[in-house]
Amino acid sequence: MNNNLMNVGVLFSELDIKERTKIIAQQINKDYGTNETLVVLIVLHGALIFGADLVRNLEMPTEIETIRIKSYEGTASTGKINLVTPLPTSLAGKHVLIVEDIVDTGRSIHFLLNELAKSEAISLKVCSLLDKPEAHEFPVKADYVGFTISKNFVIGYGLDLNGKYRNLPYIANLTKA
Ligand SMILES: O=P(O)(O)OC[C@H]1O[C@H](OP(=O)(O)OP(=O)(O)O)[C@H](O)[C@@H]1O
Ligand code: HPA
Repeated sequence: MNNNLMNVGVLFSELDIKERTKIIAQQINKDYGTNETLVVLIVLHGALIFGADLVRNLEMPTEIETIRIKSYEGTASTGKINLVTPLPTSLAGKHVLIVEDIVDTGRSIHFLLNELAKSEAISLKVCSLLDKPEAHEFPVKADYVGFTISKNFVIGYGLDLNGKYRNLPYIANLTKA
């Protein structure tokens, strides 16, 4: 393990993630078909890597948008969403798929769904690589989920601890040393 990390245990390998991403993309391809354009809204920074891999498995015409929100310090949500970049303004009349790395308390996705409800998108769905149903504090449900996991804090494949470890190609549980 690099970067002076405490104890970690690999939860999903690079291959696990690759295979699961293909399966989610196949479902999305089936649901949307190949005719209509899909706007893939990647929530930065966490979903950068998953979003990039997911879109390369999509078969319909896609447009990529990004948004940057931030609410975590260390392993806990501050309870406040910091909207770092403005909401995309050109979603009216389009199918929009929000791509997240993780739904934990659900605060971030709840916030985004509320904000984007005003966007006049034809449809608004959520795809999250990870979901922690036992940690939800908001009434949210992703339409596409890669893996359902426990409440443990995880890192890697875009997921960070104070900005670090996003580059790990796998997802690992973080446990105190
Ligand atoms: O369901 P929640 O409890 O809101 O947690 C999920 C959010 O937390 C992380 O974002 P973070 O604020 O850490 O910013 P980051 O994407 O830059 O890591 C993650 O990328 C999700 O957006
Ligand atoms: O478990 C997590 N890991 C990394 N970032 C996160 N943001 C919410 N939950 C997590």
